[in-house]
Amino acid sequence: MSIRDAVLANLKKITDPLSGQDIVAAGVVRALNVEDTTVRFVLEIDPKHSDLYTPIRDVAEEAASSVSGVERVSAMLTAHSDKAPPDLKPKAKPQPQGPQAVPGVDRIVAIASGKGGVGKSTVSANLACALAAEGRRVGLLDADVYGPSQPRMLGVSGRPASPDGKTILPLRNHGVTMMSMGLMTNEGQAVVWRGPMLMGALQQMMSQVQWGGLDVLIVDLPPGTGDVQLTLSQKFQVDGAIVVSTPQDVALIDARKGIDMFNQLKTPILGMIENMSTHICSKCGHEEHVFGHGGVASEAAKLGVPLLGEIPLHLDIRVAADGGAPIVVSKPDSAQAQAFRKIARDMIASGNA
Ligand SMILES: Nc1ncnc2c1ncn2[C@@H]1O[C@H](COP(=O)(O)OP(=O)(O)OP(=O)(O)O)[C@@H](O)[C@H]1O
Repeated sequence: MSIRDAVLANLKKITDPLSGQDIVAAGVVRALNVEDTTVRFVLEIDPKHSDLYTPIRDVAEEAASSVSGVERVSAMLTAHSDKAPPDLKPKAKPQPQGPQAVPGVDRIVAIASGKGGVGKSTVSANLACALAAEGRRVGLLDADVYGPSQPRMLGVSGRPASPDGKTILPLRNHGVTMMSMGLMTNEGQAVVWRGPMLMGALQQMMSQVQWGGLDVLIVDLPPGTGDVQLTLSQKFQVDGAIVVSTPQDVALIDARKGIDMFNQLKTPILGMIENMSTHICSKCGHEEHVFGHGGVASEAAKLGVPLLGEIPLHLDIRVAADGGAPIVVSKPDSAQAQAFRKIARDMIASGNA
């Protein structure tokens, strides 16, 4: 038997005056240490009962000394503390709470509108293609789960692949890397997206899609001021938002709400775009102000945000969008395409794309 075991066996013969158990089982004997012929241990006790334990310590010292081979014994009474011992386990790193950057993506620009149907997706698709035509590395995330339109506008079909079940391979056309949240559901399946699902899906799109190196990721938001807008701005570093509106009062009222939301979220507003500004007859070129004209310019001035451009209402823009090659791609020299290309060039010049 080792000296240590022999000492322990002897200590077990001593009764703890408080619990009635032996002092080893009661947890009074601590830090038993044997070094050559020297034995050290501690009797950890409640300081209130130190009188009771002083004789116990003497008895314990005796008991240890009686083991053959032991020459010196040191037994100390120490007070135990009621405090829990410090937790020395390494703690999990705190999760970053603030907005995060997406690896490889230099900038995120959100395209928003207060009202539906004002041409936000058309503007997003054309801006993305125009930026690609200027040589920028562009991604386009269609975050409009209720009415995803980018696959059709960019002329891509098929479903995104996920070779490893973790990352998602985006689709690509006209120089634009594209992913649509609508492609995560089965085609033709109506989905009721609840807030948490939306947030999860958006985070998945941002972090699991292999965007590759991008100068700018354009996010085509759903209309309004809902969960997707909030999640995007709160979880990711959005460098700027562009609010698209038609010149009509109703659209402008909603656009104002959108700008208000971005201000509250501290997302910089790059400016407003007036879409369907002037109707240009595709036959005779006659100009008509179907929804009024200049409403967005005056609203932008009122709100103190720049007017980035005015896009005419033109049949070619709709036909091109429906045909899978936005006007910037299908008729790059047209006045309509040039209106988009100017906005794109200005964004690059100001460092926003
Ligand atoms: N400047 C334009 N000239 C002609 N047609 C346009 C123009 N802008 C958009 N459209 C057409 O208007 C329709 C609605 O546009 P779009 O889908 O881009 O709007 P949206 O604001 O994204 O709508 P939603 O709220 O449904 O997402 C489309 O058919 C599109 O082709």
